Amino acid sequence: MSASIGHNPFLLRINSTNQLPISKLKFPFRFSVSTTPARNRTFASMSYDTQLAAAKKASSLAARLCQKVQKALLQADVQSKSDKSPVTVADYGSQAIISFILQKELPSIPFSLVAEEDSDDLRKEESRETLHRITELVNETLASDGISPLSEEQVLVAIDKGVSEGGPHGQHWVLDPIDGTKGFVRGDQYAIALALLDEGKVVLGVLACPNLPLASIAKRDESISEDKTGCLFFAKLNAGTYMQNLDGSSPTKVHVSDIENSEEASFFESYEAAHSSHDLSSLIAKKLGVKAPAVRIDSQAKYGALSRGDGAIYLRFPRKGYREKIWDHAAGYIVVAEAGGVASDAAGNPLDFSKGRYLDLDTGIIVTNHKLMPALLKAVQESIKEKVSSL
Ligand SMILES: Nc1ncnc2c1ncn2[C@@H]1O[C@H](COP(=O)(O)O)[C@@H](O)[C@H]1OP(=O)(O)O
Ligand SMILES: [Mg+2]
Ligand SMILES: [Mg+2]
Ligand SMILES: [Mg+2]
Repeated sequence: MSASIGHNPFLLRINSTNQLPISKLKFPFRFSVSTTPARNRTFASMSYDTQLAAAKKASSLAARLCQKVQKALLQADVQSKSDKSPVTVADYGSQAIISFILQKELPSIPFSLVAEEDSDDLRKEESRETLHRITELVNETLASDGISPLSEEQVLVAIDKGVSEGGPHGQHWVLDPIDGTKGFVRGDQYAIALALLDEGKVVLGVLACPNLPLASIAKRDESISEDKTGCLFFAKLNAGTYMQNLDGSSPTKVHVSDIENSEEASFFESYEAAHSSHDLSSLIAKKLGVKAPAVRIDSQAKYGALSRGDGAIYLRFPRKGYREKIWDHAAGYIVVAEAGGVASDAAGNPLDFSKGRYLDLDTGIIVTNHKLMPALLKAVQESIKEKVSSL
């Protein structure tokens, strides 16, 4: 980006160091023109409306593909990656669709995507059938929106755009095409999680949660199974968090729980004990006097549910040595933050998405509202100390 010219009030300040003459901004880069002196404005004043609309469209289409696959999930749709995690045609299909739609909708903006999947396994001879199936699924989904079909090579290229390393400069999309693969395969919760980083900060996020009930899951009667499901959460920096029906109803603003008394709080954690220590979270809950049992669900759907106050706390403590990836938290993080919540690591440090594909963390991730955070942090730190000394 070209830097220029002193304190011209008609410069748009796009971050703390770069200034761009308005005439050099390419369409459809939207922003609100202001006569505020450039030095008083930040990149946060850009609207990101075009990017948000593209992200919502891409995620909704990907969700359509995922829903179709989950319904028809057969053993043959599950492949084993070298790390042995189950990867389905839906992970690849979702990533291909989102990568393709973002580039199509935002042709004038340089495209960088940090995403979970790559096509290495898919390019192998033994994956021909799988690639064929993915391309078919992608094209059926695109056709439902009147978009022309892609070739198998175009699908592979779209998937491989996700190799970006992200980092502290410029704009990078961050994508988990299916977050909570285990939940997806089980027929439970999963999310399509897409966020945008600008100069290392998350500036927008979209979470599509096809199996999450539109109504609160707080005190749900499990026997009522006809709850309407399919939520799309979206958030933009300084503009709040909204939720709409995945099918496209008008959005409503959401807010995190305002509970101040931790005894009344309920908390979310991973369904899979292998992803987050249930022992540690129950010790923390005991210290806080939490009465309700843990709500265990897969994926960043937990962030979505937290953003609308279904529960007040999210605890995540992966086993030692596990490195959290930015696509597992970026969208969920802004959805909760813009709904009035706060996320940190177990030492109370804010989450830093500017370090590349991984988050650098102390022990775990905790999320709650601002009022509960001090007590939660204290309980977390005491519990970790007790656990370590009892080993
Ligand atoms: N051993 C692990 N520990 C913690 N998280 C993991 C582990 N293996 C995979 N994950 C990732 O954790 C997230 C699921 O966590 P949750 O338990 O909250 O559903 C997913 O992003 C999943 O990746 P994936 O996107 O491949 O499903
Ligand atoms: Mg994930
Ligand atoms: Mg995933
Ligand atoms: Mg995975």
